[in-house]
Amino acid sequence: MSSNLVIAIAGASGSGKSLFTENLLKEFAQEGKSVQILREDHYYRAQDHLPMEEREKNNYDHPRAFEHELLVKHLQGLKAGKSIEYPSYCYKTHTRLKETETLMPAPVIIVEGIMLLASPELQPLYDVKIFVDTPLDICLLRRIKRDIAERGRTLDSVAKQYEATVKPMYHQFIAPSRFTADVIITQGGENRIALDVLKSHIQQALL
Ligand SMILES: Nc1ncnc2c1ncn2[C@@H]1O[C@H](COP(=O)(O)OP(=O)(O)O)[C@@H](O)[C@H]1O
Ligand SMILES: Nc1ccn([C@@H]2O[C@H](COP(=O)(O)O)[C@@H](O)[C@H]2O)c(=O)n1
Repeated sequence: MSSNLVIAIAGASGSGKSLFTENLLKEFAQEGKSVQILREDHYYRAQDHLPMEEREKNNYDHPRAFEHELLVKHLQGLKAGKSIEYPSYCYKTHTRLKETETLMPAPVIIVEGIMLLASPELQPLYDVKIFVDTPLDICLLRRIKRDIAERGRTLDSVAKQYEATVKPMYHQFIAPSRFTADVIITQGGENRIALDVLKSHIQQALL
């Protein structure tokens, strides 16, 4: 089977991209439609060669932090009907895990991540470009809670990283990429109308 619709969902860290993606997936699952999800975070570069102190200081909010070459290859492969070996990533050790997961092509591919609209090499692969637009103070509050609960961080480390890289890189790369989007989603992952509009667009496109 060859895939025929690639949807990119971008936005700040903590904007609700993952939640929006999960909710969209649920809509399709209810109708028995097959969707494949790729997360840009899984394409963060492996850093096994670096000591932990170096990894902790890295700028993870720059497009070069990602192995976009591999993501391009994977999207092209899925679009051509081929399976891919999807990498896994660990935020606690800041590097790739050994395991990969075999992902099969599907009629709809959703790819989700902070730099997806800021990276020109990826743009030609998308059919629909979405930007989840959430005020930065809300994103930060969500990130603090999530990173402490799930990503092995402390309040101090989240605050330092936010000042040093997350916020400045948001203004340099992510905010300007908003203007390349086809659709801007406000109110994050639970925006019912946005979910319905998108679902209907995708259904039409797949007829
Ligand atoms: N509308 C919302 N209301 C409350 N919490 C939310 C909302 N959207 C996202 N969250 C929570 O905020 C955190 C970050 O959201 P997430 O979807 O992971 O953001 P992103 O993928 O953009 O970084 C998660 O813990 C998520 O459950
Ligand atoms: N080792 C890492 C890798 C990434 N990050 C942060 O993750 C953010 C992107 O993921 P979201 O799910 O929040 O969109 C990004 O802002 C990086 O700063 C990290 O802290 N450590």
